[in-house]
Amino acid sequence: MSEKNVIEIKDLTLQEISEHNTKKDLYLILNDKIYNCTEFADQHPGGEEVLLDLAGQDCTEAFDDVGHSDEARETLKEYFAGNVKRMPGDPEPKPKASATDYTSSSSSASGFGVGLYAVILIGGAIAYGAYNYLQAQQAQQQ
Ligand code: HEM
Repeated sequence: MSEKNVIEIKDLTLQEISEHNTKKDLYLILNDKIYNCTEFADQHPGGEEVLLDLAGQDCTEAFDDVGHSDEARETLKEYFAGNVKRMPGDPEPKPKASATDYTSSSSSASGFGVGLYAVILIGGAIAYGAYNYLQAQQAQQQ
């Protein structure tokens, strides 16, 4: 009776997870990990409806958008049920809200990096052309 519900840890594909989408069998994906929230749903302070809406799906964005507390993140650990088995052709995992910031800043940084390379390459090509041109002019003068 007092024993805690033991969750079986098992890696599943997105397809398999999507089948756990009912009140009696409710899996959620967060940061590429599977959480069995069947027992937790009716204790969720945000209500079970929101969890049911996202049952069997990736709720990383929704979870981050709410700005859940560290305590909520701790709670998650209790319901860990495995990792997502990525199959070829599966959509990319949703980025964490905090990671998104890095991605957007690093992508703009990498954009700048590409631009910088282009400037160096074009600049080099112009300098090379000018050098050849001057060489040819000098050869003509001699
Ligand atoms: C297994 C995953 C989840 C866990 C463990 C969890 C846990 C919690 C906890 C502990 C709170 C209380 C406030 C806090 O400590 O941050 C909370 C609030 C809330 N949660 Fe979740 N949550 C989960 C998933 C979700 C998802 C997917 C949504 C979808 C939108 C959601 C929406 C909310 C909302 C709206 C509140 C605010 C309730 C209020 O302040 O009235 N939660 N959740």
